[in-house]
Amino acid sequence: MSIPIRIGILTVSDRASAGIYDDISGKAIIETLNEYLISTWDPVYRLVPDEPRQIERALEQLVDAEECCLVITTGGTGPAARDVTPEATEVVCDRMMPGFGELMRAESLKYVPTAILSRQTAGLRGSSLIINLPGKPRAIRQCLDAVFPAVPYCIDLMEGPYLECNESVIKVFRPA
Ligand SMILES: Nc1ncnc2c1ncn2[C@@H]1O[C@H](COP(=O)(O)OP(=O)(O)OP(=O)(O)O)[C@@H](O)[C@H]1O
Ligand SMILES: Nc1nc2c(c(=O)[nH]1)N[C@H]1C(S)=C(S)[C@@H](COP(=O)(O)O)O[C@H]1N2
Repeated sequence: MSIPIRIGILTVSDRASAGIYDDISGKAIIETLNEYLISTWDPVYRLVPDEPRQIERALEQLVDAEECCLVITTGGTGPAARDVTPEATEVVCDRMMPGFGELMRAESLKYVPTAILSRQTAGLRGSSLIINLPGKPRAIRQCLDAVFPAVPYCIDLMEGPYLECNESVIKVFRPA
């Protein structure tokens, strides 16, 4: 029997979690993954304020209890005092994957000179991959288009579920 594909979406935003604005960025992650993935998958959604313990707890639950092979966060990666998503990610991860942040910042620079203000990173907790995206709705697609080609193979290497993607939308790479 194939492993079910569960993907966590964690929005970190004081205002979206207080209902001051709609969480457009979390929805954009789900829409983007729906476009990328041919495989059937279940989104597991969480919305928390920029509070370190709440971010850590949500990440732990998404990986350990909800068994998500991939968790994508949005928000809280900048230099403002309450931006602590990368730190919370490091706390819950066993090993970091610095290439993701490097590539997303480099690609984002093609769109905005403020791309370097994001401290976004990625890491591994058990056999799950956690990736940080900035909070701005338009950053979601810009960043995911850059790094997603390497995500299915990363999950293969951790013996997670096989992510089949729509080649006309995103060209994933699995070395022979
Ligand atoms: N989840 C979201 N949905 C819609 N718009 C968002 C979201 N997160 C951020 N934004 C928009 O992007 C801007 C910058 O995002 P950033 O994450 O820096 O927000 P912020 O100033 O930390 O505030 P907050 O934590 O309350 O979202 C916000 O002012 C808002 O307009
Ligand atoms: N692709 C992309 N990356 C981006 C941006 C963007 O609009 N598009 N905004 C930048 C800005 S203005 C900030 S402050 C940082 C951090 O955003 P965050 O605190 O919402 O995570 O992400 C940066 N990275």
